[in-house]
This record gives sequence, C-alpha cells and structure tokens, in this order.
Amino acid sequence: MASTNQPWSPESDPAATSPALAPAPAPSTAGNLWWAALKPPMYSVAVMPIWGGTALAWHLEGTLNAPVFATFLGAAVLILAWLNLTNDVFDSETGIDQNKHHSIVNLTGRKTLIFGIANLCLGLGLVSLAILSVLQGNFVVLGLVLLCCGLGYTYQGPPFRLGYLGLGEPICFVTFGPLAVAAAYYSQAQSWTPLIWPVGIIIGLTTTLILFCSHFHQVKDDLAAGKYSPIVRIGTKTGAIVTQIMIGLVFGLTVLGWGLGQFPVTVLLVLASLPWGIYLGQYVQQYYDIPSMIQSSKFIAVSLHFWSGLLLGLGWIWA
Ligand SMILES: C/C(=C\COP(=O)(O)OP(=O)(O)O)CCC[C@H](C)CCC[C@H](C)CCCC(C)C
Ligand SMILES: O=C(O)C1=CC(=O)c2ccccc2C1=O
Repeated sequence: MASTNQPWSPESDPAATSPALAPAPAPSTAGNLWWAALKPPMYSVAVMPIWGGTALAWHLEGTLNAPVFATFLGAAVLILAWLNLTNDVFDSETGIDQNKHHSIVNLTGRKTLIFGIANLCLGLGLVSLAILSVLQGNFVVLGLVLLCCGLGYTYQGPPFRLGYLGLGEPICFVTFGPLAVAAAYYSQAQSWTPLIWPVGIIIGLTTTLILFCSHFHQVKDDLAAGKYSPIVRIGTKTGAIVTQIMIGLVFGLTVLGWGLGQFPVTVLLVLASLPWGIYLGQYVQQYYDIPSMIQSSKFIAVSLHFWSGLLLGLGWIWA
C-alpha cells in the first residue's frame, strides 16, 4: 500500500502550530520502523471477534471451552500475520509501497522468505482449526475461516486486488464482523443464535473504521498507483463525516440492542469506550485534510476497537 511517509516537521505541517488533539509524532528510528512493520497493536483485530463470539456463547451456554478458545485465538493471530506479511509482499509487486519504509519487504529485502513465513503462518493456523474441526466432528468453523481467508486474499492478492477498487472495507466488515464472530460462537456452542448479527456488526464496524481511517493520509500515493480506496472515491471531508456516522452506529446499535430487550444492561459497558469514539470523531473532523496528522487516526481507531470490543465481551460475560 502507498504511504506518504515524509518525516514530519513543524515547517511542513500547518497543524503543528495548533495541535489541539494531535498525538506527538515519533522519530523514525530503526526500532520504530520494525514496530510499525510488525504492528503488534493491530493484532487486537484478530482477537476481538473471537473474544466477542466466545463471550456471547459463554453467556448463552453458561460454559467456556478454554482449549477451543485458546486454539482459535492462536489460529486467528497466525492468520493475521499471514494477511499482513502477504500484504507487504503483494504491495511490493505493484510498487505502491515504494515509499513505505516500514514495509517488511523493504526493511528486509527478502520477499521470498517473507512470503514463505507468511504461508507457514497460514498453514499452521488452518491446520490447528482443521484439527479442532475433526475433534468437534464438523467443519463449520474451518469452512467459515477458509471463506474469510479467501476473501482476505482477494483484497490484496493477484489477480483480484479488490482493495484497489475500494472493496476492502466491505470485505473487512463481513470477515472480521459477522463471519469471524459466527465462527467463534459456533466453535463454542455448535449452534447458532441471531445475536451473532448485532455482535458481529458492532465488531465489524470498529474493525472497518481502522481500515477506513488508514486510507485518509494516502490519497495522493493511492491515486498515483491506481488504488481507489473509499477515501479516494469520496474525498477526505466526506470521509470524516462517514467516520463519524460509523462511530455513531457502533454506540447507537449498542443502545438499540439494549432498548429492544436483545442485550442485557451490562452490554452498555461498551459506552465506557465512548471517549475514544468522541476523540476519533473530533480528530478526523479537525485533521482530515492534513496527511501527516490524519495518519494517527488509524491508531485512535485501533484504541476504539480494542476498548469497545473488550467491554462488549465483558458485558456478555458479566450478564
Ligand atoms: C492487510 C489489511 C490492511 C492493510 O491494507 P493496506 O494495503 O491499505 O495498508 P498498508 O499501508 O499497511 O499496506 C487488512 C485487510 C483486511 C481484509 C479486507 C480482510 C481480511 C480477512 C481476514 C483473513 C479475516 C480473518 C478472520 C480471523 C480473525 C478468523
Ligand atoms: O496495516 C494496516 O493498516 C492494517 C492491517 C490489518 O491487519 C488490518 C486488519 C483489519 C482492519 C484494518 C487493518 C489495517 O488497517
């Protein structure tokens, strides 16, 4: 993926004179580049749907199968590693990442090795889920996760590269939301509940916010590489409004679920993450047009996703 990645400087950044909401920019040390390449905080996107689906099953079934939960978590993390490593590999082939210093391929110069490690991660993740499916006597979980991986591949891999058409966000919503939550729920309960939908939609929305916000600062490079992300298509100003609508939907759906008697009152715990939602909404409003500032919106979205997801699961378990 493209990235502007010029070093930040007060002279080149109009927001630097009044950074009311701005996190401090980090200097580009080797350690920071590796941190940005491996992106440990991003792995919460793999954890939350498994956590949410498992917490829902725990609430409805009254039991937790800890080995199944641990196996699914490990597999989800391995699959996310595959997704991110292959993202850098495939992006290195289109040239869109040539300015992205924290691309793992640019950092190591070992594309084939990275591709091998990525596929090993995918293989290990899928084999552990296959063993789980054999032990459980059905292949529902493996089938759902295979579907997620297939859709994830179409986002970035040849010949599809659907992310370049702006289809990444819908794919992200469906896979990290309803599909992953359904798989996690089924792995615990071996049955279905309509509650998978609202839980999946809430987690899918916060995960998609991360991807959506990650595209704000890349409009110029994405356009140059022919990548029509949703932000490229609608513009950053409308993008800020769409971000706020998505945040509103996350909290609105939570309150609606409780108001309609579908969610226990404890699920309103999610509202404790509202400050992150307000912060993100204000931040995109203030900085949508300043690439060096708006790139931090992705990390605010990661915090919103983490806290809302954690509290959502706790809300179900507490009930
Ligand atoms: C790799 C992803 C985004 C990075 O995209 P981009 O190229 O714009 O960014 P860079 O600047 O970092 O290059 C995420 C894409 C998500 C994808 C649309 C859907 C993936 C589905 C997963 C395989 C689902 C895994 C579910 C699991 C938890 C069971
Ligand atoms: O590197 C990124 O920008 C992202 C990586 C990633 O795995 C992910 C997963 C789900 C939603 C968004 C993202 C990213 O933005």
